[in-house]
Amino acid sequence: MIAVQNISKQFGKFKVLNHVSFECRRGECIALIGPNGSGKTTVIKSMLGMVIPDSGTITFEGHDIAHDWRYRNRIGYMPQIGRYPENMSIGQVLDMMQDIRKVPENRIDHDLFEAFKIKSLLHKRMGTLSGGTRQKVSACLAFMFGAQALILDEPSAGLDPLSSEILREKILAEKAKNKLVIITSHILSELDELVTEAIYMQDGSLRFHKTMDELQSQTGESKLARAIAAAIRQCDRDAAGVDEGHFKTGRL
Ligand SMILES: Nc1ncnc2c1ncn2[C@@H]1O[C@H](COP(=O)(O)OP(=O)(O)OP(=O)(O)O)[C@@H](O)[C@H]1O
Repeated sequence: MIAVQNISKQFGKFKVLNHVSFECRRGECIALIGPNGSGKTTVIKSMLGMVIPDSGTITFEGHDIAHDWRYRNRIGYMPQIGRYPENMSIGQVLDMMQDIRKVPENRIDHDLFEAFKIKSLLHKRMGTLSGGTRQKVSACLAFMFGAQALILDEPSAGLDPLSSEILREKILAEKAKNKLVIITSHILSELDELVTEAIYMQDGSLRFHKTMDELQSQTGESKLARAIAAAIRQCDRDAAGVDEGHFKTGRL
């Protein structure tokens, strides 16, 4: 559904993405993980056309996104920090987005709107909202228009435990409809039983892209956090082995 092919991005002298490639298919729930500053949000923003890579291509359903912005209507995006006109009320923001997306009322997904009890908050101005309530508005907007692909950047950050669970159940329900879900989170335990694949980034490069089955069988660990830690150690050992091999054969 989305293919990232060899993209690189530099901000000034700082190389943020270094020849990153991966593919995402329908029905998959992919965890995009890595340390702070490893380039996850930059990859996501590149997929959304909000950052333009210096080189490489990104395709959505086989079409280069550089030539046609309309694919964006088919992606629900929940940003790490939602930015909205501060003077508008929640109700006005939801109406405005519905006008822009031109999705008829009978096709609007109200699940999160109802589960988060947004109706009683519609009059509240965006500038006065708590971080968690702002996050709930972002979640409602990402899921509202029935998009076939969902990109969620730290979706549970700031949400209370009950709201996090509501969101998790919604993600599972959407995944069951054969949608693509890409999710970043630093709390790996909340991704257990949700994700089918994991992409691990470090210093702007993709270290590995593995299915959960591969991760679990290669590491013997069932929990994502432990499986990722074991896979990173394995990668480091492999890299050290290659370097040592090169050294011994005098190829460095
Ligand atoms: N517009 C920009 N201008 C300059 N540097 C930027 C810009 N956007 C991102 N960066 C830098 O690129 C690097 C990668 O940032 P990015 O937000 O993609 O990381 P991340 O993996 O999502 O981090 P986190 O886990 O903290 O959210 C960081 O060092 C960041 O400071």
